[in-house]
Amino acid sequence: MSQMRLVIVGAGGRMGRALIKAVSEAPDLVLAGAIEPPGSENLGRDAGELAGLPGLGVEVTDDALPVFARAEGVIDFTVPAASVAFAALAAQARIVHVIGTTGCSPEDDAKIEAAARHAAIVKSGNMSLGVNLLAALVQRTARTLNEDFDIEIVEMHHNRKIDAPSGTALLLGNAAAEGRGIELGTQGVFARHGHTGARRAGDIGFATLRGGTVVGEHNVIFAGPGERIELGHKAEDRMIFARGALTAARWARGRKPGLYSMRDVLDLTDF
Ligand SMILES: NC(=O)C1=CN([C@@H]2O[C@H](COP(=O)(O)OP(=O)(O)OC[C@H]3O[C@@H](n4cnc5c(N)ncnc54)[C@H](OP(=O)(O)O)[C@@H]3O)[C@@H](O)[C@H]2O)C=CC1
Ligand SMILES: O=C(O)C1=N[C@H](C(=O)O)C[C@H](O)C1
Repeated sequence: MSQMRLVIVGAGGRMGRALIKAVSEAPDLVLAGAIEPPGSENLGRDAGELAGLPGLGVEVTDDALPVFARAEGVIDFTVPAASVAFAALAAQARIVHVIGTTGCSPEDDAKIEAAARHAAIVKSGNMSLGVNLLAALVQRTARTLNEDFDIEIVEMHHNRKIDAPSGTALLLGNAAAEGRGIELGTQGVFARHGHTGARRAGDIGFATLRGGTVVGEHNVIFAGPGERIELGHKAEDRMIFARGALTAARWARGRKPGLYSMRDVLDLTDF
């Protein structure tokens, strides 16, 4: 099979640079374009040099559509408004779209779902094998433990992160809710302050920490009467997300249009 031609959008970001490196290390993939927003200081630079590598002969541009037209997939770790716009363009070009962007609103997700009628989209709040395995374990644990076990999710990230709770915390919260047969929308508690009253049985609580250069840490606590189970994950290097995103792109190549998750890619749905 020929090399898969991939475009990296948000090429100058923390994840964009990791993705350029990951593509350059993969013999079955080739960088077909690198996109940054209008006004970015990175426009016109070589994508390889942007990622601290030798030149790759790919110039960073803000003109996505002609680049998408010559590619088979786009990898997108940007911001919600950009991911919604790129989903429409990728659908128009009928190419694979891998979305790692977090903080999407229900309205953003509805637009991405509409785009998935025309192209294969893989979207996940975390592209790592470890977190997706953790989500399956959390779902299974929540299915076994009843409401005597309070579920709390604690996450910590670097001080540049702009959304909370993290996409991963929400992914894990949804896995716990699914295991327990409840809705996160009605039973998620995202902040506590002041005289909150006692904890409501069955709720799923979230706590968000921000500081330093932490890549990403998540802990799911099942606190029961006299015992506590903790399931967690520590990301040490952004390359785990980048390599996961490339695995998703390969998996989605030639697949029929639809909205897929990383648990589909990793075959972790039937746990
Ligand atoms: N699912 C997963 O496994 C992971 C998800 N993430 C998520 O990925 C996202 C990005 O994270 P991170 O790399 O740390 O963030 P950064 O802020 O470092 O990078 C975002 C990049 O997107 C660019 N961008 C913004 N708007 C556009 C646009 N319209 N067109 C092209 N590029 C655009 C930014 O450019 P500029 O700075 O010029 O605005 C920037 O280069 C976040 O939502 C984060 O939560 C992160 C890691 C793993
Ligand atoms: O912004 C980040 O850095 C990360 N974002 C994702 C999230 O919101 O969960 C994934 C990872 O934890 C890093």
